[in-house]
Amino acid sequence: MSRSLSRLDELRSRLDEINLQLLSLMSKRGAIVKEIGEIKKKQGVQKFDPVREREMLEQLVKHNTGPFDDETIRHLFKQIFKASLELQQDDHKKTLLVSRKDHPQDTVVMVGDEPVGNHRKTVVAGPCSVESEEQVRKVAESMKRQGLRLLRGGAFKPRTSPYDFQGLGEEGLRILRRVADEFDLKVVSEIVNPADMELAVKYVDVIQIGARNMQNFELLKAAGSVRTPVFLKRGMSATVEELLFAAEYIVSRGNRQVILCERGIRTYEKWTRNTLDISAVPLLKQESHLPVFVDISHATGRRDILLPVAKAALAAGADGIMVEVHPEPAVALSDAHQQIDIPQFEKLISDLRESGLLSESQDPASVASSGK
Ligand SMILES: C=C(O[C@@H]1C=C(C(=O)O)C=C[C@H]1O)C(=O)O
Repeated sequence: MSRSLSRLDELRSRLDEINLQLLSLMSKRGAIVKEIGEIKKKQGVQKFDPVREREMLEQLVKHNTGPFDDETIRHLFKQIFKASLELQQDDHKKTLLVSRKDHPQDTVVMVGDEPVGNHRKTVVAGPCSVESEEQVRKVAESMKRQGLRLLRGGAFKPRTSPYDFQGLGEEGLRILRRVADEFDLKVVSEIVNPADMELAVKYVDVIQIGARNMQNFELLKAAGSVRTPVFLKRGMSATVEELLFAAEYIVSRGNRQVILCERGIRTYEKWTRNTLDISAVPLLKQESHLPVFVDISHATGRRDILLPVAKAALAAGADGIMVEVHPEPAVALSDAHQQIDIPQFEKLISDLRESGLLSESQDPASVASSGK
């Protein structure tokens, strides 16, 4: 008994030694692979070399005397090659301008005199589409009463069907601007065409890039070339990393004023329009210094769960929420099912304020005049 125990100990200590030798050999191998990577970088050749990998595997199998079978040897060495290749790739995260690594403090995006970000909790609200001045004014009046300042409205609508309402275009932007100026609000509106960027910045305070355009790289570049803040929504099938790369397109062109927005992703679930990826919020906050919002209307596509979803978003660390509000949702020209009316909107905001997740007012003037 004790003899076999000591034999076991002896064998295990030999394995410990071999592990260390393997580790040391792996480290030596890794250092060589990295040097090869540098040479390839200078020569501008591809890092992955499948022919070389196949030749090495053939050589190894030829020398294999067991006890591992050839397949196992192939598998183990393929893992080593894969890990080696990763050593040759650049660590993009480290160098991304949107990353927190070199920029630990939160970016505060200035929308005119309105700061967004750094956990201030901002609400962006307004109709899905601009339909008339009267419609926008009703929402704006309510926002003013509640001390909310960022008015949204779609003028250019990227609709799934070409037969659906496509928006009022420039006239929609004009309406938004007039109403916003009347109530001292800021305009957030989607732009879909890179050629419209110059026109847009005459009317809007924040350029929205919608989910369907998150990887429209020409649009991202155009948004990067202006100095108006950008509200960038996550594509419905985009990963968190792809959203950050999309933001990098804008920031790397010199426009550092970017707000990220999680708006739900496409899954098999049918009871919501999209599935809110709540973990994207803390992930984005962790990875990036940019403000992070949640569009609770698109994430759910329904009114009855907006409050708990908004609470979840704010509790998870979102810097704000976006919500679609229409004076008469039933007759809305787009997204009739998900927009809330003005009493529902005011109830949502007051419930959020009561919960302590949303601060009282974004508008110093409204706090002073309300006297409450
Ligand atoms: C190290 C190289 O780069 C990569 C890594 C390999 C490895 O780990 O052995 C082999 C081929 C390439 O995919 C190389 O080309 O030699």
